[in-house]
Amino acid sequence: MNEEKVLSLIDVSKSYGNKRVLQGVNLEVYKGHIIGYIGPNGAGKSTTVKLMLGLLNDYSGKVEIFGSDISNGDISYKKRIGYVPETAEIYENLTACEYLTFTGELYGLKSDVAEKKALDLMKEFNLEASFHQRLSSFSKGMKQKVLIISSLLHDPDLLFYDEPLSGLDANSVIIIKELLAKLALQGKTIFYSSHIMDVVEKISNRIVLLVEGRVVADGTFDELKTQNKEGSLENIFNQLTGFTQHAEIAGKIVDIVSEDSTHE
Ligand SMILES: Nc1ncnc2c1ncn2[C@@H]1O[C@H](COP(=O)(O)OP(=O)(O)OP(=O)(O)O)[C@@H](O)[C@H]1O
Repeated sequence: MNEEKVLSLIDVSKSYGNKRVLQGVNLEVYKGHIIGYIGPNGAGKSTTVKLMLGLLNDYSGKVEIFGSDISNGDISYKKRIGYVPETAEIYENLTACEYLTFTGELYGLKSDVAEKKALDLMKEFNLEASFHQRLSSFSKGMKQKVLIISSLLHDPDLLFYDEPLSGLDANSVIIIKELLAKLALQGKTIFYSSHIMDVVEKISNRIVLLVEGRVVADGTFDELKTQNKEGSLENIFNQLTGFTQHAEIAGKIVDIVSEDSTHE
């Protein structure tokens, strides 16, 4: 294959205490691809992302990004990465302008360049009027847009998006989907982790399903569909995770909620 490998995980395992949360993960991701990284709660998706970002040490196996082992002490690869975390610690006391200029500078942009780019991007997200307001006054969706802007300011080559659509309205979701497709066409690589199956199904060139720290499926949506004889990614997910008790569990929850519900 002539495609340029942007990241690879080779037999990567990670434990927290006695608990092995990644169990020999192998993965190769190529330039310009959008990888949908899915799996049940607790499967190890965020752990994989944090590990690739160099936020977690103490793993076994090898992680290579842009052709270099990330454990070699050279952290310059981080300047080429944009990250939207699942849950972000955002500096609420800063204004959007201050926050974005600060993060842009951390990625090596000049202050005035970062500020101008931030304002231009805020305008496109219809947030111009809030540019000088504190983030503490922002709604959840507005904060999410700021996080997305901060992941893009330095024009990174590789994006790690962990549930990036959280809190976004339907119009903004469409913008982000289009944006990701355009960035991929430009040669950016996107590692996209989410529980919103219909979005993953539509935007990903390849889908990787992680269950209990192991890759149990890896292929295009069409390949997964052929292999599993299921219609939607949601159905494939249900089948491959072996989960069929939806109605039974929902029924039990209703029973528990209505138990002893006589009010004083
Ligand atoms: N700092 C930590 N200390 C101990 N255990 C952890 C820690 N972080 C994660 N875990 C455990 O590792 C496992 C994988 O967690 P992770 O956050 O990677 O899952 P996930 O696939 O991203 O889940 P979700 O879909 O719920 O976000 C879980 O069992 C979790 O309890």
